Amino acid sequence: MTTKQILYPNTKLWMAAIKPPMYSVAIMPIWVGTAVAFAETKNFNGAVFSTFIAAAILILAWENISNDVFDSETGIDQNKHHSLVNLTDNKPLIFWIGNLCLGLGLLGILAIAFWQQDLTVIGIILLCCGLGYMYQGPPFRLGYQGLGEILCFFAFGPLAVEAAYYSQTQTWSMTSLAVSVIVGIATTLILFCSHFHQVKDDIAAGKRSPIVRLGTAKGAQLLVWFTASIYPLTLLFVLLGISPAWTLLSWVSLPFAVKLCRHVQENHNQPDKVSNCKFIAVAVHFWACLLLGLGFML
Ligand SMILES: C/C(=C\COP(=O)(O)OP(=O)(O)O)CCC[C@H](C)CCC[C@H](C)CCCC(C)C
Ligand SMILES: O=C(O)C1=CC(=O)c2ccccc2C1=O
Repeated sequence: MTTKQILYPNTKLWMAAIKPPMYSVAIMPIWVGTAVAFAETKNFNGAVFSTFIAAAILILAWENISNDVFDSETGIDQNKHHSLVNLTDNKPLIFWIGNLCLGLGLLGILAIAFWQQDLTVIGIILLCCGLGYMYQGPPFRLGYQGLGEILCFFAFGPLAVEAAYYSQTQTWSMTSLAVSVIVGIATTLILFCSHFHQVKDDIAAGKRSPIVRLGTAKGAQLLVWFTASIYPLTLLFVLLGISPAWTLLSWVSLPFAVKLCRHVQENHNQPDKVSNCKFIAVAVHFWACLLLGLGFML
């Protein structure tokens, strides 16, 4: 065996464990909240924006790293070769790296609170972290009851977008609350998609994910409705005068949405084939949210 043959599968496993594309999920609510704030006030604080983005990435890193730690305790990740705990065989190290990310992320948010002399943003982000913990940590493990999608919607939608808006303006806005629903749905699609290929392992570990509860065929149908809901919602907000017409640019993500729905409809019960669907959902989320925010900036 050559060095390349030995290292390559390992590199692939590490990339799957770190999931770089997933971090756009942390960036988009901050981007959209900040874009709405700019559209309404014409003010932009670059230091607050960049600190918030870095902190959000670190907090999401904590969520993912601690997910591997907590899942190693329930046995659900037994066959997940790209679990950080399985890769390193060192649970305490992974646990403390996760906590370090959380600490650094919260420090960034604390800096924003200090600059603003206002605890609102740190309060909201602590609530998000609480939801993130309840998703996977003992004794709650609400994700195992199929409640993760609700937590995900509120954390990445209304809470994160409003926190970003507030970090720029120190006020609230109905517009940012309305568009946060779109960001929340787009993010929740990713979590929903992540369950299709894991039904067997989830059932074995007693995890009742929405796909375990509904079955893969019904899950695939529901996915179509949720994915499709983003586009009329964007149009509705434009027609109601809540969002500028440029936000319809987010419809450019439609080909990815069609690809996602077709792919899941055709392969919902074939774990090997459907396993990449969450990354198609990441593309839907990325383009829909990027262009939604841009629509407010133009
Ligand atoms: C870790 C998450 C999903 C992975 O779940 P699962 O166990 O099915 O994955 P594996 O199969 O890979 O093991 C995401 C969970 C999201 C959670 C419901 C809410 C997280 C809140 C964040 C901490 C909030 C961050 C907000 C930020 C923008 C400031
Ligand atoms: O690994 C995953 O499946 C996910 C990781 C993650 O950070 C995230 C964040 C928001 C929504 C979904 C997901 C995942 O599915």
